[in-house]
Amino acid sequence: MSDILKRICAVKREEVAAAVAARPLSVVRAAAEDAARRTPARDFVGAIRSRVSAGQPAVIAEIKKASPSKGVIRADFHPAEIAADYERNGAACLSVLTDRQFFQGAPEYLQAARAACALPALRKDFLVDAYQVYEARAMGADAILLIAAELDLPTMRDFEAIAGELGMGVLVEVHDAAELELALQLKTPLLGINNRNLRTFEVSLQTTIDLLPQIPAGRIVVTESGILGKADLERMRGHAVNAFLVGEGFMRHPSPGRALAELFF
Ligand SMILES: O=C(O)c1ccccc1NCC(=O)[C@H](O)[C@H](O)COP(=O)(O)O
Repeated sequence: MSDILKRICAVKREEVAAAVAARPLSVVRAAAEDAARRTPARDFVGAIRSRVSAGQPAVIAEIKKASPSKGVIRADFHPAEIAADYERNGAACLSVLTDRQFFQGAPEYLQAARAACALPALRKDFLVDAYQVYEARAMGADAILLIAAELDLPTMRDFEAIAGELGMGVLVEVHDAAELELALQLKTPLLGINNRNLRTFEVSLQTTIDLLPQIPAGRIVVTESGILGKADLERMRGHAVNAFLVGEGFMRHPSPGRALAELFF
């Protein structure tokens, strides 16, 4: 199986089967509902919307140690310190990789990062089963990612409904017009356009620009991947895109937060 996205999702199905055997759905669901009562989710959508409405950049700052396309990006990796650094330097939200096998992430990294700041945190992972939506809230996530390349519409609607019941936001991610058509049938205003083709790793910012004319008013476009320098930023702003998800460009810098401030403020 050469397609990396398919490989990741196949592993996710195995992980879910093992997780269900160790901790049944009823238990993880109760844990998620308990978390929703005791420590309600922070407002992920609101944090982005308020900045965009005020004409400010909304930056979802990613905490990512490694990736399939780049290998290890940051060996000296301390999620709590990085989260606090991002917050001090103006991030709107966090995106934290929780996948172990392909990104060297962990649920514990999300918990540590969220505990170190007041920012809402997205569970950045590959959701293929409702179990993982409950798991996300149980581990403390404030929002989930839905990747339209791998999910059909009824499944995305189901996951979005569960996220809503648990108070979490949803970022739906697309890479082409067919995926966009599906994503626009969800309720979430947050529409991520991934400039990286998750099957080939090719990155082109033109992906965002090409899809913009098909996006109705009222949606907030988040351009994702491959934002590395001022020229990238200006290109997006030239098309009125002012919400960004950035990982590598920050994580390679000694201070990821300073990298954020230097790029955006
Ligand atoms: O980053 C990868 O290599 C990758 C491979 C397969 C599936 C997903 C992948 N990345 C997830 C992301 O889209 C990025 O982590 C995110 O958009 C930030 O991108 P960047 O700023 O380029 O690190």
